[in-house]
Amino acid sequence: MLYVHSIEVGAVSDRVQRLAFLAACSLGIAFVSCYVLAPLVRSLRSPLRKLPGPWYAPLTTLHLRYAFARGTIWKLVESKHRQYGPVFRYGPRQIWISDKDALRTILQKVDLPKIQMYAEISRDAHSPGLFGEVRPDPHKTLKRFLSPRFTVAHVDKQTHLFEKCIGDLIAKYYQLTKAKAKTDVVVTDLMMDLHGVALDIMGECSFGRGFGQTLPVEEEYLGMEDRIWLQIPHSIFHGMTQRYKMVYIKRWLRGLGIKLHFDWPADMIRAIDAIVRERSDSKDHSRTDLLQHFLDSGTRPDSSAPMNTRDIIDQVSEILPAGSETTSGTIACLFLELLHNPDKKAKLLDSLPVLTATDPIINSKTVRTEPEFRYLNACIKETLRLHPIASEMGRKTGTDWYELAGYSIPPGTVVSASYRHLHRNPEFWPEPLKFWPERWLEDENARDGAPEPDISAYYPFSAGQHSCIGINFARAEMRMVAANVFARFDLEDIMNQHLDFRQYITMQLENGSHKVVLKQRF
Ligand code: HEM
Repeated sequence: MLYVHSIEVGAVSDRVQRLAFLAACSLGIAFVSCYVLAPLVRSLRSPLRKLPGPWYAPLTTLHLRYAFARGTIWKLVESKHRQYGPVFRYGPRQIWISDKDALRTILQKVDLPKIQMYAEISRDAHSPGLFGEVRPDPHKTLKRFLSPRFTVAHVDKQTHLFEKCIGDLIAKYYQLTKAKAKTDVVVTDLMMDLHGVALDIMGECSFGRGFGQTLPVEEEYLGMEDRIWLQIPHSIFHGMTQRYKMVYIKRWLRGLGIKLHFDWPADMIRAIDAIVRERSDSKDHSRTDLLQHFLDSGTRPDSSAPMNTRDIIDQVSEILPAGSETTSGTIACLFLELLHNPDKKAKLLDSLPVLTATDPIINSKTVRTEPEFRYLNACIKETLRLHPIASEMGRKTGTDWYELAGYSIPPGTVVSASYRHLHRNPEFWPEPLKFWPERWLEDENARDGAPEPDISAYYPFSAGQHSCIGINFARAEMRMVAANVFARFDLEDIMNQHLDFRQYITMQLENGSHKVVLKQRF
């Protein structure tokens, strides 16, 4: 009897095992069908199949993730544009476009929304800064609130803050060169210097206090508060990098209902909170920096609640890199082009006044309006053409279909606008790889045979609703830094440096370093 029972139990457990095996197989098949086969079939049958592109584009995004993570996406995109032309497919739902009319449609006519990736770099997707805000209405509200602080007139009012920081850079270069004989070689890391001055300018214009990056004070004279303050740029960049690296993991976990929380370092929140309280208690409302603007009238764009310290940090933390990586990177490219084109550098130096270290700093209005700075302005415009710091930017088609460059683009497509490739298209820019500032001179006699620029094929600051809010600020800073350095110093390149670019959000020199030889002109 006992024996019969154990046979029955064995048969039942076999059946249970078989059923469990069948259930697991069915679940596996369902999973593969839902998450692998169905998207694959959809991707292969998508109207995007009509676009040129490599064979693996409909199958995977792994190559894109790898290139984004390594900062080499711009190289791949450039080579694929060369191979396939102005429009190509490079992922199941990812396309790149550099066609002039299509870009105007994407950016200005229909103004496609930003991709979700922008929001992912924010500390909290519900409290992003202007750059990371992808929700159309809060974005509009925030832009309307911030725009008055970025007009030409307002930036002109702030140039005394720029002057202070650029004065520090000139003082540093004077210290380095003053005791040296003409034959001595003085070397400085130009990229680090430009980054430092751009951060100090952002500190002054955001909080009314620079970050001490250009002329650091001796460690022994620094109190704890000062040390934390000097670390703020690092803390912000570190936080952003962490979030950028975690984008895919963060989204995957969110799909499983797990939300990763990021916060700013507690020291940094305390340091900024101290300044916020000091300002709130002060009766002086005459300051022109962003902090004062946030305190006077800042409200959260989604709820209209007054901004608290964390909200203010969230806002500034996106404007800080947007306003420092971009300008320092572009000025670095300007110097690089001039050092690699000695005839253009000589022409520029000839056009500028020669000043001593103690002469007043040339301000942005002077460079903008005085004829002797025309060639410098042309050099800056040409640099922005050859090296648009945002080489490409992601938009998405949302729920609608669009006709772009002769193709029907379905809803849910990620459309990357390839500014850099458009800026290097010989159809609009003859001899596109030549650094040719004369293109931008209005006087035909001074243009020296250079063709007129086609500004409808020029988007260094993008266009439309999401175009750069800092355009006037950026121009003022680039003009002032370049004019004041070149009016006092000559720079020469050092051979055999490895100079390559990597692109995470903006294009940057790969090692964050470019060493040059510095010589006084006075
Ligand atoms: C040479 C310097 C600069 C260049 C080439 C540049 C370029 C750009 C571009 C191309 C965009 C559009 C991004 C997109 O299409 O998604 C952008 C957006 C933005 N830029 Fe700049 N930028 C520069 C300097 C600045 C400065 C100095 C600031 C602030 C002080 C700034 C703040 C911003 C912000 C907040 C956005 C987001 C705007 C929005 O979404 O409405 N930028 N910039």
